[in-house]
Amino acid sequence: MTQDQLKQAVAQAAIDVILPRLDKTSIIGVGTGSTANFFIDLLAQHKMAFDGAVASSEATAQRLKSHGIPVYDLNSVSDLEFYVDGADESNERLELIKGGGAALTREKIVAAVARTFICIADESKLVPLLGTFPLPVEVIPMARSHVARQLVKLGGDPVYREGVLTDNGNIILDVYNLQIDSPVKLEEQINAIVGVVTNGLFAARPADLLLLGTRDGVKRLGA
Ligand SMILES: O=C(CO)[C@H](O)[C@H](O)COP(=O)(O)O
Repeated sequence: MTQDQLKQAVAQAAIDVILPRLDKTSIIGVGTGSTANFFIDLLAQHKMAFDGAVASSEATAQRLKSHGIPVYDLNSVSDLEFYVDGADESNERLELIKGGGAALTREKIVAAVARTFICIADESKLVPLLGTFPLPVEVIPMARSHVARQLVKLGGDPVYREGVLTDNGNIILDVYNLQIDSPVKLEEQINAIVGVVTNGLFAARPADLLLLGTRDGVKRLGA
C-alpha cells in the first residue's frame, strides 16, 4: 500500500466515524494538508448530510468551496462537534506536532473550539518521542531574531522557513533538535516568548482520537 492509499484509508475512516453523527445543521472543522485533502474530497460525496465547514487555512477553504461545500467564519459558529486534521507527528498520548503546512495557528484555534478532534495520519507519523520533525513556530515578522535567540536558549536550532508567509501574514521558524520530554510545558514556554503567535505542539489540547493508517488496516488510538 502506498502512503497516499494509507492517507485515503484514514480519511475514509474519519468519514465513517462522523457521518452517523451529522445532521443538516452540522458544521465540521476541517484541517490542512495532503491527508486533510483526501478527507475533503471524500466529505464532498456526503455534502447533503451536513450544513458546511470551518476551514483551518485559505487553501482548505478553496478546496471545500471547489466542491460546493459552504465555508463559515468560525465566529459565526456556535457549535463544532468535529475537527478532522492530519499531523506531522503523534505520540501514544495523541500529543502532536503540526504546522508542516504553516497553518498551525488556525488549526489550533479550530481544534480548541471543537468538541472532538480526530487526527488522521499514516503510520509513519506515530513516534515514541516528539521532535524528530522540526517544531514549527509562527512568529510576528519583526520579532524573528528575538524569538530565534529565545528558542536557542530552550535548546533548539531555529531555521527560518524561506519564502513562507502564513495566512495571518507571519513567518515560520522550524526548530530542530528540541528535547521534547514534556510537551505541555514546552508548548507553554514557547508560547510565552514575546512575538510568538503559537507553536506547533498540540499537547495542552491533544487529539481525542487518532486514526492511523497501517498496512494491516486503520488502527484507532484514543476515544
Ligand atoms: O499541520 C499541518 C499543516 O499545517 C498538517 O496537518 C501536517 O503538516 C500534515 O500534513 P500531511 O497530511 O500533508 O502529511
